[in-house]
Amino acid sequence: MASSTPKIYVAVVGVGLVGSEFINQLLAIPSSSSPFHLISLTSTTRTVFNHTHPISSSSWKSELSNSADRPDLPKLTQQLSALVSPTQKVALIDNTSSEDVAALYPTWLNAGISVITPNKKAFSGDISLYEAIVAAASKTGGGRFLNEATVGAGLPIISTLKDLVATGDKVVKIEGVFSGTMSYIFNEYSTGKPDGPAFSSVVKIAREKGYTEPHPADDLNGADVARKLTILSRVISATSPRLQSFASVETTSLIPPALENIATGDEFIARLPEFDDHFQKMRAAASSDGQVLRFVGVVDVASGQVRAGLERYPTTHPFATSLGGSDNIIMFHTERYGTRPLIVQGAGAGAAVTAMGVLGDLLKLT
Ligand SMILES: NC(=O)C1=CN([C@@H]2O[C@H](COP(=O)(O)OP(=O)(O)OC[C@H]3O[C@@H](n4cnc5c(N)ncnc54)[C@H](OP(=O)(O)O)[C@@H]3O)[C@@H](O)[C@H]2O)C=CC1
Ligand SMILES: N[C@@H](CC=O)C(=O)O
Ligand code: NA
Repeated sequence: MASSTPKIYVAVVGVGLVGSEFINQLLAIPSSSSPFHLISLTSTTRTVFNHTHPISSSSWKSELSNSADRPDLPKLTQQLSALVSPTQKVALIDNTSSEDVAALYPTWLNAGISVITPNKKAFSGDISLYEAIVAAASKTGGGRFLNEATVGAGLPIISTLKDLVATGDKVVKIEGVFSGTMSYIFNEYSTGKPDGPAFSSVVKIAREKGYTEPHPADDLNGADVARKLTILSRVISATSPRLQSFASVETTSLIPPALENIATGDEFIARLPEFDDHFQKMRAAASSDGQVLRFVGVVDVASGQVRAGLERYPTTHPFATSLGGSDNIIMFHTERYGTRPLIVQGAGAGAAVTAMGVLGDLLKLT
């Protein structure tokens, strides 16, 4: 980076698992060579803003927790907008899963502030918000919108699909394992044997490893995969009439009705053991047929079908033999990749690989 080029001002909203790891990865870049100044942090209870004395690696947590200032996103919007100029770039990193924060993206983008996020709500929600974001990000002087980490964490899923579409390839079908949580759960739980660890114990570990959504129900009810499929569908066809929102995805929930409206993730995990027998029966039935259970998603462009659900595969299938940990495996079937699909595989959840995807997007601004 030329020394005369001003450093990019970075503001972070959300300092949870991914947010904290992102900050640590950002601040691990030596300040002498870093193209970024971290000038603001916002949690649900505190905020700091200081563009003259950027936040440093050793102090960020105490600086935030010791701040007397309460979060005020409208004020932050004014502060960041005032810094934007033809020579000064500003980026806001949304590391929350908040719909309220996502609703502010068009405001920030129209002010010339770039928005980078792993938050899936905006690009999978109401088509009006999606279109407002696309319009704001495409106008002259608008900020850039980058969301690679919304699908497959740091895996190059969205960038690969964008390149396929932009170079004129025709997508026929996208299929695979899109949830790191569900991949881990079924890689561990359904191995082809008729028994093994209790379902609830595997879900608990997935949460402890940081794979799940803030509320694990959003993984187990298929909503997280449905959101990802909607995001990909909209890359293929910007305002697909078939996909007004992720709610139109055919989704099979794994959540027993009695657990559908549990308020907190802790309560949900505490009650899940009540249904271990239910899941044991599913595992044993698949095993007796020489099969394993895998939670998969499909975008079938020809039929317009988009669905997320639990499927059975032979123990010899790649989904049974080649996945481990929180692996995602995404298969792009296109005209150019017709006989043999383009496949992207790797960890699809976890703080480090997600934060990498967010920081990788931020580096695209340099
Ligand atoms: N974990 C993973 O592997 C992946 C996660 N993602 C996405 O990354 C995002 C963050 O996930 P993760 O870090 O795991 O979740 P966490 O729950 O650990 O972090 C979310 C943070 O956002 C904070 N927050 C919520 N609303 C606001 C707000 N209005 N202002 C400021 N802070 C707010 C929460 O604060 P509080 O705790 O006080 O509510 C929490 O600290 C989600 O959108 C998730 O879908 C994407 C890919 C992979
Ligand atoms: N909870 C999600 C996080 C990444 O998108 C998953 O398990 O894939
Ligand atoms: Na990705």
